[in-house]
Amino acid sequence: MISIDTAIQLLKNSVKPLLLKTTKTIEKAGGYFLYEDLYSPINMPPFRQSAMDGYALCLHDDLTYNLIDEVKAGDAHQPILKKGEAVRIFTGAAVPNTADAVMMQEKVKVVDNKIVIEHRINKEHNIRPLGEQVKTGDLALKKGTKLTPAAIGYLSSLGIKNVSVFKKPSIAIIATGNELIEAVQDLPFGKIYESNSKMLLAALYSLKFYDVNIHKVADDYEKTVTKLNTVINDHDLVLITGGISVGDYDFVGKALKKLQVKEIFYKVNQKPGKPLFFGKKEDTSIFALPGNPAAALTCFYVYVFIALQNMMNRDAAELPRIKAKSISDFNKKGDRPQFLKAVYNDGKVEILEGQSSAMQHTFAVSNALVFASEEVTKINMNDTVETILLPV
Ligand SMILES: Nc1nc2c(c(=O)[nH]1)N[C@H]1C(S)=C(S)[C@@H](COP(=O)(O)OP(=O)(O)OC[C@H]3O[C@@H](n4cnc5c(N)ncnc54)[C@H](O)[C@@H]3O)O[C@H]1N2
Ligand code: MOO
Repeated sequence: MISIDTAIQLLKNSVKPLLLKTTKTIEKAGGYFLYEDLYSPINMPPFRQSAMDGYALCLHDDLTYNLIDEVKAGDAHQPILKKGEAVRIFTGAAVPNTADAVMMQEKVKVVDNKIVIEHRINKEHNIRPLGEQVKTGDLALKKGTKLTPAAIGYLSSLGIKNVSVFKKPSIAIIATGNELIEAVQDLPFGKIYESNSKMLLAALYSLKFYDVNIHKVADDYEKTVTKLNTVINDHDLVLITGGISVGDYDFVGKALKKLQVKEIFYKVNQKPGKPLFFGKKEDTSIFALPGNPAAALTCFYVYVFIALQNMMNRDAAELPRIKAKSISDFNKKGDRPQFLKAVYNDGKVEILEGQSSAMQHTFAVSNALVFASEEVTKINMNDTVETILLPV
């Protein structure tokens, strides 16, 4: 059995960036990373733009100006101003070439067709210069930039409709187990509703990985081999749940061996998630997550998250870990390092009751995992604890 740190290091060393290109429409490009440098096709702003509702002035020494015209946002109209003349103007409108500055209307008195400004202003005051944000042909965003909502807005403002981005991995989830049925049926004795695939799908979607297929397979060696073989060949990342422990009907390990999946590690000294397996077949990364739901999800956040980030060529791969003050007492059972379901708020963290790896309710109300290392036997109220913030 290896340590958590060794497992994470092995994982980081074995999952390589996909570095494949795909094209997305700007509406669907959120969460992707730019595949190449992107240059601006236009100046932004594309014309000298008023930053205020007010008056564009052709400056002179006096505070009084003759009002000669009006320019609204969207107008192509460019009145010609002489010294001492002003035009009414609005935020976002094109400032006439012959205007030097814009005075906001709160600082202007209008008297008939004249205006009096409160004080003198400098040239270009309240005018956004042509190409202030970016100029035609200049670098708009560089390769690798994450397309956040702000980046999508920025690129859209430049008229960019399609972008080349790094392809995200195609992912398969395989739920194994004879006991699993769909919720469309009444629950026969001995069966349970299958939930891990939906849980992992939700976790992937929340991280903006949408290319996901779900498969189910019974506890049967031949069927497991056949299913894993096709799924591994067709995907970049495979997440299997269940069937990886030592029971007579746990066939995942045997099937992976038969398919010559290279074991990178199996069994990690941790709770939950001890029987975690990670392996590779050519470029495909394969996790066999323990079937217990809380173990599967903990392993997703601690390990699969890193693999996903590596595939997307991100370096700062792990979830944020912070120090927080415990507001609960907790007696740790056993000597395995433990990830404890917890609620974090404003520097304080509450470790919840019900830490068994089958306890889904506890996880359902958690937003953090407290890490208790091997040496810790008890966490007391007010102790400082290492807390992993979950992306929920
Ligand atoms: N003799 C031993 N038994 C077990 C050990 C051990 O070291 N020696 N380890 C235990 C630990 S720790 C874990 S974790 C589990 C992992 O077992 P598997 O990965 O083989 O998972 P299963 O046995 O198939 O399932 C475990 C549990 O989870 C439920 N499950 C499975 N899949 C789903 C699903 N898709 N949706 C909802 N629930 C699911 C399943 O019904 C079981 O209750 O092994 C221990 N045993
Ligand atoms: O590793 Mo298991 O997840 O403790 O139940």
